[in-house]
Amino acid sequence: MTRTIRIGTRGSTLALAQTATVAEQLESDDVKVELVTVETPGDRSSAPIAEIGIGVFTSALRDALADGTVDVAVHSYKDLPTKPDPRLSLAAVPPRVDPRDALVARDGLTLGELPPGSRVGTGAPRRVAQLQALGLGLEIVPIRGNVDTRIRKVTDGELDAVVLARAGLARLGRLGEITEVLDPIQVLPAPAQGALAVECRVDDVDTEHLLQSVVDDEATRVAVAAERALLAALEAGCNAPVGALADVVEDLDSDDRVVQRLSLRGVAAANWTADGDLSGTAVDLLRASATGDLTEGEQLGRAVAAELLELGAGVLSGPEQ
Ligand SMILES: NCc1[nH]cc(CCC(=O)O)c1CC(=O)O
Repeated sequence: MTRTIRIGTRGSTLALAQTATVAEQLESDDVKVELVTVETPGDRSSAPIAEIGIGVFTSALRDALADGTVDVAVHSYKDLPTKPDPRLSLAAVPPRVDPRDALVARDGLTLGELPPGSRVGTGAPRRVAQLQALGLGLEIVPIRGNVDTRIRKVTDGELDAVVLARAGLARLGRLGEITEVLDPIQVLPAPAQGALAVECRVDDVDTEHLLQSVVDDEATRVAVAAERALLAALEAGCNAPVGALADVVEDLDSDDRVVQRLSLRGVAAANWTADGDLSGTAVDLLRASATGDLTEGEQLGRAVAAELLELGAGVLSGPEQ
């Protein structure tokens, strides 16, 4: 018997490309897939994210899922609020793509090659904080809009460079426009960057099982759980100046056997103000890291967050909390 699953997605080119990868995984002789586009306030408004609030890209989609308009919702995981939605189950996290940030600069330049005073566009406090902290004398210009709009500001000469998620460019087939992939030692990505979150209704066990068995990727789920636990423990949202990256690494146990472990690095700006404005201020970055058992991603996230809090990352509750 064939069943049809309606997948809800935002209508941006990026969201449609992301949702297509999940649709491909789901489709089979028994499962047909129908895409349903849901418009969100984040798509309609071009105001800064800090003003339109948390969940701007995700809550309309979640409502459409909860009320039965669609059966599955696909989100950019990093855009999801850390607070779980009791109506929904986060049934699957598909394999992640490269989570690093990328620079698209004029004339093929890298960050280090941009002269002081260069205008670099980004609206994310996490990127602003880490770019300022490099001490390159860059002028950070707040921008928003889709990938196309942002890159065009460089092509048009309005900006010298923009910083974007490499994942977004990869999904749009635009990797060729990257002039430097930023090393996580300099710029840590947002928690869960490059990962998708696939949700269904909490009582829809058939769909939940299907998503778990054909879409979910264990390694990604574990890494992202650690990064998101760090973010949640700092009581910070997707718009906070917090970066985190978990990697599966090889280590030796006490008998010198190779074992896989989870390594987590975190960064937070110490002096973030409630209005989220970091531009023009000297930024003090706090860093912490730890390695833990593969099965204990969430504990690892909380432990690294606790270290960041001890270092002074205690003022992170922003406007969206
Ligand atoms: N907040 C916007 C957003 N949400 C997800 C992505 C890209 C895909 C991803 O990081 O998973 C982007 C664009 C960007 O940060 O450049």
